[in-house]
Amino acid sequence: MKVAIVGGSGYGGVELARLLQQHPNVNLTQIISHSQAGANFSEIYPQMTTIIDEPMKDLNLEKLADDIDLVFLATPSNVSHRFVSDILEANLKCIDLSGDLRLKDPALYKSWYNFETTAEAYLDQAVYGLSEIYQDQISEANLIANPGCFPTAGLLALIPLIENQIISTESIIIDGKTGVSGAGRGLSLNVHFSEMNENTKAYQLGNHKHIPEIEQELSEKSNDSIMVNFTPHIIPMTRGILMTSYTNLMIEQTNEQITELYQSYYQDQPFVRIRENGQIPSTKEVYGSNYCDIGFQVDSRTNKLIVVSVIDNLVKGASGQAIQNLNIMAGWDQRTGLHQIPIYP
Ligand SMILES: NC(=O)C1=CN([C@@H]2O[C@H](COP(=O)(O)OP(=O)(O)OC[C@H]3O[C@@H](n4cnc5c(N)ncnc54)[C@H](OP(=O)(O)O)[C@@H]3O)[C@@H](O)[C@H]2O)C=CC1
Ligand SMILES: CC(=O)N[C@@H](CCC(=O)OP(=O)(O)O)C(=O)O
Repeated sequence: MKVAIVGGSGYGGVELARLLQQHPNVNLTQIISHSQAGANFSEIYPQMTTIIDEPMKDLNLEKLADDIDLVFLATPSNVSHRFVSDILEANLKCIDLSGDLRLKDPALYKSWYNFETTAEAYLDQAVYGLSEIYQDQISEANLIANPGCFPTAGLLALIPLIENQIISTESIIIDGKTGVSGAGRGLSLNVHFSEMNENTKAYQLGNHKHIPEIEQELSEKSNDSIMVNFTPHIIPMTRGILMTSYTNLMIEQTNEQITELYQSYYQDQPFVRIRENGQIPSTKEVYGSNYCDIGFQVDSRTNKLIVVSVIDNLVKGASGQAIQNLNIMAGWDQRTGLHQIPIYP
């Protein structure tokens, strides 16, 4: 299959390029850049020297359609909703890494993303690309809304509990920690070395754009309309997301029962690993890989189930999951090209 990346000079783009180089069935034929077309990819990313030395191109959808089968959009929010109709009309399949197509209710874009969507007609068509949960729909799709990094880790931990009705749908509290690469390659005060080094910050309390995404997907799996409290924190590491979810048990459960529940839910899913015997995963244990690791503890004193889920934000949280979705769409084994073992230490 021939593919292109739009937004190739960003972190999601270079991670896609790295992973696609190791994919046996994919030919990455074009890397497209908005501001750096003409520059050699390996000049922007010297680690790609001798691996991808070609110049990045301008976006020309007509020419692109003759050359490729599928396009990855690794562009910031408020970009891809403007491209999507042209891409689909050109008969291209599309996997969008941004949030532009994830929310089903168009009104939510104004309130949470601060722009009006022009892709209202495509929001229903876009399949939410949480690979483990929507495999059947993904296999039939031509348009994928790849999930956000925090939602990927949070939803993989919470959906099995919601579907099995063992936790209350009220008072779900999620605490998220992210490395700075989650903010992309652009410079900003938030990720300035002296702001971030030896520092930790909570941000966007009650108004982070991943809240409606998490609520939409949890509500979809429940009979209730679910609201959550989610607070992200940025911490001084490059990659990684760690989500701690605090839930109220509706029926008494032991750690062994929860292990069984998760293991049975994810028994056919190679990228979700359930930790046993009270082991709690850390971000380095998935670094550079497409795994989501889940650990938990029943706190019988307070009747809570506390779940910790970790991913690499750039792999399972973005580019890795996008390739997993490509594999599912193409009917290949979902692990194709994604065999990276976590880098540790
Ligand atoms: N970083 C992460 O951990 C995650 C990111 N995502 C999402 O993936 C997408 C890419 O993120 P990331 O790579 O980190 O971001 P970056 O800021 O690193 O890269 C975004 C790229 O988009 C291109 N771009 C900017 N404006 C436009 C435009 N108007 N039209 C076309 N291209 C444009 C830029 O490249 P150029 O100017 O060269 O074209 C830029 O390099 C975002 O939507 C992000 O939210 C999702 C999950 C996790
Ligand atoms: C550290 C940092 O700023 N992280 C970003 C992660 C968002 C992201 O990349 O996800 P989307 O695809 O939904 O934009 C944030 O909190 O907005």
